[in-house]
Amino acid sequence: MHPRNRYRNVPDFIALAESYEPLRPYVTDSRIDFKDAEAQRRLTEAIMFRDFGITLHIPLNRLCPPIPNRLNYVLWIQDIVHAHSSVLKSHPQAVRGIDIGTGASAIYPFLICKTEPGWKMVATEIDEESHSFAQKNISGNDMQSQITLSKASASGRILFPLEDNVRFEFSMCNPPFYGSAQEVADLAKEKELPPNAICTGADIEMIYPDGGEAGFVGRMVEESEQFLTQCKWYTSMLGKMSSVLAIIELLRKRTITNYAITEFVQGQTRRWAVAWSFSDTHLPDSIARISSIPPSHALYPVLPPRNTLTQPFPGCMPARLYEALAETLRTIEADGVLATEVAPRAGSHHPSFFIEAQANTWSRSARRSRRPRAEMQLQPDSHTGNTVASAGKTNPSLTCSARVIIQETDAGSPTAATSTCSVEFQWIYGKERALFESFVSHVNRKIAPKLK
Ligand SMILES: C[S@@+](CC[C@H](N)C(=O)[O-])C[C@H]1O[C@@H](n2cnc3c(N)ncnc32)[C@H](O)[C@@H]1O
Repeated sequence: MHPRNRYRNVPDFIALAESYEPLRPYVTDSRIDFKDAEAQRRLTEAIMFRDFGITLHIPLNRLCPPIPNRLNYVLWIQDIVHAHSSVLKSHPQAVRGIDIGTGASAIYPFLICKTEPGWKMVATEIDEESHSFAQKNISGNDMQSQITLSKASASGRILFPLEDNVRFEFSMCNPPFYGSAQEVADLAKEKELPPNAICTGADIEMIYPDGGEAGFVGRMVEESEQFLTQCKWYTSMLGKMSSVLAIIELLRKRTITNYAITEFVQGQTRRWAVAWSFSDTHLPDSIARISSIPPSHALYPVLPPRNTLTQPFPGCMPARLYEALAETLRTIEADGVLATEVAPRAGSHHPSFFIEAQANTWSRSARRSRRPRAEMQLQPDSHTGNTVASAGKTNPSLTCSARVIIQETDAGSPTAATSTCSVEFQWIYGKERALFESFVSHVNRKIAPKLK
């Protein structure tokens, strides 16, 4: 479960029923019968009412969204949008997102808009009945100023809200899972169905005949190539690991290399989400890669390349490493790289550095052909809002951050846990991975002698 998910522990159903009277008949001995479709609905409604101030009506013949599971995806979207806010001076404002196939409950737009009051959502839905319920739920809660509902059509694009030429920070989707009714029946036999899917989901919610969820998301990948950076991060939830593999294969085939994979584990249920972008903004590994899987795992080979590079300096004290890093960056600064200190992040004692470079000025060949520093000017960067050393262009070629971190390492015995100081570099922006990697190895090479 996402570390910020407030439903990590099973809720106290009695307390919940006290704040939402319609749940009371379904709580027996502090428990709820999750096989009872009515009980599920009252539970979801109770959580939305008590914790988000939303009065929801979920029809019996449509999916009932379990809130802890839906919240996992919402929290990951927040992570993506806020990924670099601790070091960037400019923060995304008036964030707009799209929810594809919002369902009768419009659950994602509600969770997003209640946890991020400044954000706006466009929700789409193809099914008449779900659309009508979603509209009633949105207007019944007076959320029309934050959530706009649009009717999708089978002949139109899935990502049709992008046709309006409006920029979006993200799109999200919980697609129809299966390719056919036969697949639903087969997987039910193998007990691989996500809980509750078979009992209340209508065919339109569960089945996409053109290849199930992998087909649906594959179509979004193809459509996204027409809209490119008009949406910064395209994302989707996936219910089957084979679909994750298929989508990553498709992204790679289409040379979409900026992508992310995450995993949501909720009791017995395991789900995944993928994100891809045509922008040059890069996500930290903590958001873009599943950290808990070993190299033998089927998804390990398809995880995106690392955007967070960590260089350990064993035996070094944090203050000393920080001084060595600061001194190294000051020296490189003389070469036209701008490093600014930013306040320490939560849990960290030393400031981070926000680094911008217009070009590679640190490699040996660059030094030989270096232009006089007078040619470099400081300009505000249109992408980050920060100031950048520039030779006439606006966007830096490389934006990254660096900070000293302390990692706990377990040397094998429970009593022998030690800590190692490392420098962590985070690639934030840039087209060329090689430029980031070259900068990181240059800084690491310069730090080492300073520690002797
Ligand atoms: C698995 S349900 C997800 C519902 C809701 N978002 C949730 O997470 O509970 C998939 C939804 O996508 C809708 N849908 C299917 N094809 C669609 C399309 N082309 N455009 C928009 N919605 C679509 C279905 O009607 C259904 O409501």
